[in-house]
Amino acid sequence: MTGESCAKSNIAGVSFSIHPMSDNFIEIIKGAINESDISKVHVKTDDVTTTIRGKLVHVFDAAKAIFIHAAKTGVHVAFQATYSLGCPGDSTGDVYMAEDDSPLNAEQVKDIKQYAAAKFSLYPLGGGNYMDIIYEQIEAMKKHVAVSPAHYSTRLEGDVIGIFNGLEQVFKATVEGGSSHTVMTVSISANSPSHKGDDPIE
Ligand SMILES: Cc1ncc(C[n+]2csc(CCO)c2C)c(N)n1
Repeated sequence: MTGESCAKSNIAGVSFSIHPMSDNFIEIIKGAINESDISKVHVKTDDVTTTIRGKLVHVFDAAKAIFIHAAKTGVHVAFQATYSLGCPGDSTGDVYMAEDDSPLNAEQVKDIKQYAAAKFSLYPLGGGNYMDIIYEQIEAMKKHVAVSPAHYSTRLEGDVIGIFNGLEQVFKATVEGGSSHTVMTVSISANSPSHKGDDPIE
Protein backbone atom coordinates (compact mmCIF):
# COMPACT_ATOMS: atom_id res chain seq x y z
CA MET A 1 0.00 0.00 0.00
CA THR A 2 2.99 2.29 0.49
CA GLY A 3 2.42 5.61 -1.21
CA GLU A 4 -0.59 4.46 -3.24
CA SER A 5 -3.14 6.77 -1.68
CA CYS A 6 -0.65 9.59 -1.29
CA ALA A 7 -2.55 12.38 -2.99
CA LYS A 8 -5.85 11.83 -1.19
CA SER A 9 -5.02 10.69 2.31
CA ASN A 10 -5.95 12.94 5.17
CA ILE A 11 -4.68 10.63 7.88
CA ALA A 12 -2.72 12.28 10.68
CA GLY A 13 -0.67 10.32 13.14
CA VAL A 14 1.61 10.62 16.10
CA SER A 15 4.04 8.19 17.62
CA PHE A 16 4.99 9.20 21.15
CA SER A 17 6.52 8.01 24.38
CA ILE A 18 6.07 9.32 27.88
CA HIS A 19 8.84 8.70 30.36
CA PRO A 20 7.85 9.33 33.96
CA MET A 21 10.85 9.69 36.28
CA SER A 22 9.30 7.46 38.91
CA ASP A 23 9.19 3.83 39.98
CA ASN A 24 5.48 4.21 39.38
CA PHE A 25 5.94 4.62 35.63
CA ILE A 26 3.63 1.77 34.59
CA GLU A 27 0.62 3.18 36.47
CA ILE A 28 1.36 6.69 35.24
CA ILE A 29 1.55 5.72 31.55
CA LYS A 30 -1.37 3.29 31.60
CA GLY A 31 -3.43 5.53 33.89
CA ALA A 32 -2.96 8.53 31.60
CA ILE A 33 -4.12 6.52 28.58
CA ASN A 34 -7.10 5.11 30.50
CA GLU A 35 -8.16 8.56 31.71
CA SER A 36 -8.26 9.92 28.16
CA ASP A 37 -11.14 9.37 25.77
CA ILE A 38 -9.52 7.75 22.74
CA SER A 39 -12.69 6.60 21.03
CA LYS A 40 -12.26 8.85 17.97
CA VAL A 41 -8.79 7.59 17.06
CA HIS A 42 -6.94 4.34 16.46
CA VAL A 43 -4.47 3.69 19.29
CA LYS A 44 -1.80 1.06 19.71
CA THR A 45 0.58 0.94 22.65
CA ASP A 46 3.67 -1.26 22.74
CA ASP A 47 6.85 -1.40 24.79
CA VAL A 48 8.38 1.56 22.96
CA THR A 49 5.62 3.99 21.98
CA THR A 50 1.97 4.70 21.59
CA THR A 51 0.78 5.33 18.04
CA ILE A 52 -2.39 7.31 17.40
CA ARG A 53 -3.91 7.67 13.92
CA GLY A 54 -7.00 9.47 12.71
CA LYS A 55 -8.19 12.97 11.96
CA LEU A 56 -5.70 15.69 12.85
CA VAL A 57 -7.97 17.30 15.44
CA HIS A 58 -8.50 14.04 17.31
CA VAL A 59 -4.86 12.93 17.12
CA PHE A 60 -3.75 16.19 18.76
CA ASP A 61 -6.58 16.09 21.29
CA ALA A 62 -5.81 12.53 22.42
CA ALA A 63 -2.02 12.90 22.71
CA LYS A 64 -2.43 16.21 24.59
CA ALA A 65 -4.85 14.63 27.05
CA ILE A 66 -2.64 11.62 27.68
CA PHE A 67 0.38 13.82 28.42
CA ILE A 68 -1.58 16.18 30.66
CA HIS A 69 -3.00 13.30 32.69
CA ALA A 70 0.54 11.98 33.18
CA ALA A 71 1.90 15.43 34.09
CA LYS A 72 -0.85 16.23 36.59
CA THR A 73 0.48 13.44 38.84
CA GLY A 74 3.27 15.90 39.71
CA VAL A 75 5.94 13.43 38.63
CA HIS A 76 8.67 14.69 36.31
CA VAL A 77 7.50 13.42 32.92
CA ALA A 78 9.21 13.65 29.54
CA PHE A 79 7.27 13.42 26.28
CA GLN A 80 8.83 12.66 22.92
CA ALA A 81 6.67 12.69 19.79
CA THR A 82 6.72 12.61 16.03
CA TYR A 83 3.59 13.92 14.31
CA SER A 84 3.05 13.27 10.61
CA LEU A 85 0.49 13.88 7.90
CA GLY A 86 0.98 12.96 4.28
CA CYS A 87 3.15 10.78 2.22
CA PRO A 88 4.99 9.11 0.55
CA GLY A 89 5.62 6.39 3.04
CA ASP A 90 2.27 6.26 4.80
CA SER A 91 -0.36 3.57 4.43
CA THR A 92 -4.12 3.62 4.94
CA GLY A 93 -4.04 0.93 7.65
CA ASP A 94 -4.43 1.19 11.41
CA VAL A 95 -6.63 4.24 11.42
CA TYR A 96 -10.01 5.41 12.59
CA MET A 97 -11.42 8.51 10.90
CA ALA A 98 -14.20 9.85 13.12
CA GLU A 99 -17.15 11.47 11.40
CA ASP A 100 -17.08 14.73 13.32
CA ASP A 101 -14.46 17.25 14.38
CA SER A 102 -15.49 17.76 17.97
CA PRO A 103 -12.54 16.91 20.28
CA LEU A 104 -13.41 14.60 23.17
CA ASN A 105 -10.86 15.68 25.79
CA ALA A 106 -10.41 19.43 25.37
CA GLU A 107 -13.09 20.37 27.88
CA GLN A 108 -11.85 17.93 30.53
CA VAL A 109 -8.22 19.11 30.48
CA LYS A 110 -8.65 22.81 29.72
CA ASP A 111 -8.46 24.00 33.33
CA ILE A 112 -5.47 21.91 34.37
CA LYS A 113 -2.67 24.38 35.08
CA GLN A 114 0.67 22.89 34.24
CA TYR A 115 3.91 24.63 33.31
CA ALA A 116 6.07 22.88 30.73
CA ALA A 117 9.14 23.51 28.62
CA ALA A 118 9.40 22.12 25.13
CA LYS A 119 11.33 22.09 21.91
CA PHE A 120 9.81 21.52 18.50
CA SER A 121 11.03 21.13 14.94
CA LEU A 122 8.78 21.45 11.91
CA TYR A 123 9.59 19.73 8.64
CA PRO A 124 7.38 20.74 5.69
CA LEU A 125 8.69 18.06 3.34
CA GLY A 126 8.25 18.14 -0.39
CA GLY A 127 8.34 21.90 -0.99
CA GLY A 128 11.12 24.26 -1.97
CA ASN A 129 10.47 27.17 0.38
CA TYR A 130 10.60 25.24 3.63
CA MET A 131 12.57 27.82 5.60
CA ASP A 132 9.94 30.52 4.90
CA ILE A 133 7.21 28.19 6.19
CA ILE A 134 9.22 27.31 9.30
CA TYR A 135 9.97 30.97 10.14
CA GLU A 136 6.33 31.91 9.58
CA GLN A 137 5.16 29.19 11.96
CA ILE A 138 7.74 30.03 14.63
CA GLU A 139 6.33 33.57 14.50
CA ALA A 140 2.75 32.21 14.77
CA MET A 141 3.76 30.19 17.84
CA LYS A 142 4.42 33.46 19.73
CA LYS A 143 0.63 33.94 20.05
CA HIS A 144 0.51 30.88 22.31
CA VAL A 145 3.65 30.66 24.49
CA ALA A 146 7.14 32.10 25.05
CA VAL A 147 9.36 31.22 22.11
CA SER A 148 13.14 31.30 21.89
CA PRO A 149 15.65 30.05 19.38
CA ALA A 150 17.60 26.83 19.84
CA HIS A 151 19.92 24.79 17.67
CA TYR A 152 17.94 22.40 15.43
CA SER A 153 14.64 23.28 17.12
CA THR A 154 12.67 26.10 18.76
CA ARG A 155 12.18 26.30 22.52
CA LEU A 156 8.72 26.87 24.00
CA GLU A 157 7.84 27.66 27.59
CA GLY A 158 4.52 28.19 29.32
CA ASP A 159 1.18 26.60 29.99
CA VAL A 160 1.13 23.06 28.61
CA ILE A 161 -2.28 23.65 26.98
CA GLY A 162 -0.82 26.70 25.21
CA ILE A 163 2.11 24.60 24.03
CA PHE A 164 -0.13 21.84 22.62
CA ASN A 165 -2.60 24.27 21.08
CA GLY A 166 0.27 26.17 19.46
CA LEU A 167 1.76 22.96 18.10
CA GLU A 168 -1.60 21.92 16.66
CA GLN A 169 -2.17 25.31 14.99
CA VAL A 170 1.33 25.39 13.51
CA PHE A 171 1.01 21.85 12.18
CA LYS A 172 -2.48 22.50 10.76
CA ALA A 173 -1.40 25.77 9.11
CA THR A 174 1.55 24.00 7.48
CA VAL A 175 -0.73 21.27 6.11
CA GLU A 176 -3.34 23.76 4.94
CA GLY A 177 -0.58 25.90 3.39
CA GLY A 178 0.00 23.07 0.92
CA SER A 179 2.79 20.96 2.43
CA SER A 180 2.16 17.51 0.95
CA HIS A 181 3.96 15.74 3.78
CA THR A 182 4.38 17.46 7.14
CA VAL A 183 6.43 16.12 10.02
CA MET A 184 6.90 17.69 13.44
CA THR A 185 9.04 16.43 16.29
CA VAL A 186 8.35 17.54 19.85
CA SER A 187 10.00 17.10 23.25
CA ILE A 188 8.19 18.29 26.36
CA SER A 189 9.27 18.25 29.98
CA ALA A 190 6.91 18.87 32.90
CA ASN A 191 7.62 19.01 36.64
CA SER A 192 11.34 19.08 36.00
CA PRO A 193 13.44 19.78 39.09
CA SER A 194 15.65 21.85 36.79
CA HIS A 195 12.88 24.39 36.30
CA LYS A 196 13.53 27.45 38.49
CA GLY A 197 9.85 28.05 39.25
CA ASP A 198 9.74 31.68 38.12
CA ASP A 199 6.84 31.17 35.75
CA PRO A 200 3.62 32.81 36.94
CA ILE A 201 1.43 29.83 36.14
CA GLU A 202 3.48 27.32 38.05
C1 LIG B 1 2.88 6.90 25.70
C2 LIG B 1 3.77 5.71 25.86
N1 LIG B 1 3.43 4.55 25.27
C3 LIG B 1 4.20 3.44 25.41
C4 LIG B 1 5.34 3.50 26.16
C5 LIG B 1 6.18 2.27 26.35
N2 LIG B 1 6.08 1.83 27.73
C6 LIG B 1 7.11 1.95 28.58
S1 LIG B 1 6.70 1.42 30.14
C7 LIG B 1 5.11 1.04 29.68
C8 LIG B 1 4.12 0.48 30.65
C9 LIG B 1 4.30 -0.97 30.87
O1 LIG B 1 3.90 -1.71 29.78
C10 LIG B 1 4.94 1.31 28.33
C11 LIG B 1 3.66 1.05 27.65
C12 LIG B 1 5.68 4.74 26.76
N3 LIG B 1 6.79 4.90 27.54
N4 LIG B 1 4.89 5.82 26.59
